Amino acid sequence: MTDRLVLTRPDDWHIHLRDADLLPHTVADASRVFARAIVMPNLVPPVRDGAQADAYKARILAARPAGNRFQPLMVLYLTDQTTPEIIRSAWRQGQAIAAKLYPAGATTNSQSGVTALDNIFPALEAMAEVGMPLLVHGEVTHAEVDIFDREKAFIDQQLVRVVERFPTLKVVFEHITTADAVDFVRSSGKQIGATITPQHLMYNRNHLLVGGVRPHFYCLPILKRSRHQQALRDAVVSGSTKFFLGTDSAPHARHAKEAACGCAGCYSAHAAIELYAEVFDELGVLDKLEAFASFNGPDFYGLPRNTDQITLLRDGWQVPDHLPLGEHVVVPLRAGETIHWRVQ
Ligand SMILES: NC(=O)N[C@@H](CC(=O)O)C(=O)O
Ligand SMILES: [Zn+2]
Ligand SMILES: [Zn+2]
Repeated sequence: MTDRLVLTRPDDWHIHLRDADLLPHTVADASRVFARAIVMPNLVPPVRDGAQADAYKARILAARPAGNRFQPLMVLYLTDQTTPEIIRSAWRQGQAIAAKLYPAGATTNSQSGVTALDNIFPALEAMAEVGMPLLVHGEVTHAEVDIFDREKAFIDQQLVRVVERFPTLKVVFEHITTADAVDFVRSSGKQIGATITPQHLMYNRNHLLVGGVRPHFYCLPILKRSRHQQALRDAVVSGSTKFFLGTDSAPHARHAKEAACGCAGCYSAHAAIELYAEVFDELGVLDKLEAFASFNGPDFYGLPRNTDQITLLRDGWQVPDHLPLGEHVVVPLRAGETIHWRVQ
């Protein structure tokens, strides 16, 4: 049994750091282990151009603990108004390394998102030209589509069209949750990758709903049935280089989650690599964690791999019931429970 695991330092290819007085908490947690993170742009108002990305990046850098060298990788939020020039200019100046498609109304702070795919075709064309990856929250928003079917419907109605129309565009299918998404990614060309969260590897919809509703397991895309959870676990076991670490750590204050209409998002940055280590350990593939966490992401984005290392030890520790979050608190994933791996 391996009790000590040395890994090339990992990165998080999908995180929400929020803003203002939340940054000291979220940035401290993310930068504890990760060298870099793809920072989601769904602020209010969203990060729509290079100048806004630069300003947000400066706020994140200012929130780093003293001496920490964490690098936020900035992302533009696509809207119906995103022009090719916004894309080209942000790319040229190194202000953003990707742009994110939020279908309007799909998730937290997606009100300003895209209302019809065709509206961003000029932007996508510019992205394909310069080589900027498209990141997608892959769920349709039509009221008549069941929430558990929204990811599959997105593949069939939207993603297939994007990939056909822009065959050279790099696409990251973010936080995939279904066997359908795994199949789509595996059967696509090498320009299509996907992030997988710890919660979608650890849980299925029974964890969310059996014996009482657990608001801290509510995220979007919603946890699916166990067959889909199993498909995600099989995907990481397969060792396919198309899948990589993206926590989707997305803090909401406790009162906003434990409410009559609770917000979507799980907070995992306090223990992200440790949670993945537990899952890979359980699956008997600890030897595949390094590629998933530290190689596949930078290779997909065309960025250098990190060169220093972290050490994980098989050693239990208890997650606090809650953590500070600005003026409020957040209930982290596995609150009050024991996690069996820790970072040395
Ligand atoms: N995943 C979530 O449930 N929530 C995210 C938004 C997102 O990634 O879709 C958030 O910003 O809170
Ligand atoms: Zn999302
Ligand atoms: Zn997210």
